[in-house]
Amino acid sequence: MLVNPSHAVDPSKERHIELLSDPAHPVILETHDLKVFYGQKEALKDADLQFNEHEITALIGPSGSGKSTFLRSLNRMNDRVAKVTGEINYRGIDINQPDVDIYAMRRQIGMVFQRPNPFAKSIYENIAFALRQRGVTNRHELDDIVESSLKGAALWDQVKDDLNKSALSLSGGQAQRLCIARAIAVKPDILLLDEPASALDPVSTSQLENTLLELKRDYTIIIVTHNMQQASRISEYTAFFNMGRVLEYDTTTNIFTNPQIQITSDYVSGNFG
Ligand SMILES: Nc1ncnc2c1ncn2[C@@H]1O[C@H](COP(=O)(O)OP(=O)(O)OP(=O)(O)O)[C@@H](O)[C@H]1O
Repeated sequence: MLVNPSHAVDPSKERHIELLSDPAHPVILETHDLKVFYGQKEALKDADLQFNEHEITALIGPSGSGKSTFLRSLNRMNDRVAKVTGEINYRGIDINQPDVDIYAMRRQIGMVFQRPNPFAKSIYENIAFALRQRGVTNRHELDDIVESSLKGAALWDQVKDDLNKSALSLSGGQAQRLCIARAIAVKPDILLLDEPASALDPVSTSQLENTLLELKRDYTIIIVTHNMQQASRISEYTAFFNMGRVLEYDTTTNIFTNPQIQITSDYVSGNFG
């Protein structure tokens, strides 16, 4: 457990670990001094985080603490509404530079939102549409990718006979898994998920969590969640946000069983926030 004091405003109040170099799970994405301003308001302050390949990291913290702001900055979703400064290094390239091709970058760093947002098209077209836009036109290839994406999102068995049905007929949990299928169809490296289970019932939530645990074999996953059990069930690492700062970052086990900062302890035990 190492403290990274370089950017700490108050070292007694922040604690970050540096991920150990692990050839099986190298760092794929890291932020340095990431700040986000909405007008004058600094909603994210000097966030320094690292994410390992093929692991799940949970972002937790009270409402308004900056989790979504951080997550959305990782694939430049805040560009139009905020000023984002600092580095976002993706495989060694700072993707927070003006000359970065945002659409190409988002093929590598995909996002799934809080509310399932399938298009008003068939289940098949929800996936094929994005692929066609990216130049895949061969019907067999489209069929294959639609099938493998739906399998990857653990939805294939439920919809394989209904691919031409409207995606709007799916349940909330199925629709969210369709959105995950749509995101993975273009084979991103990293999946960003912003409270993907907040609108789901416990059964759908459990299915979604199992899907994420399967997906981490192929993808690096960063997930915002308010559900502490969910964070502890699925993530290897957890970052605790409060008032725009990452106050503590460690293995999920340490964050939940041995937090070093009182406010983290209060939060994960439900006494605050
Ligand atoms: N588009 C925006 N314009 C102005 N302020 C914003 C915008 N989005 C977020 N904020 C503000 O930035 C701060 C951080 O918000 P953010 O949504 O990142 O928090 P959060 O931790 O994800 O909250 P929640 O758990 O409620 O989703 C809040 O004070 C919020 O009001």
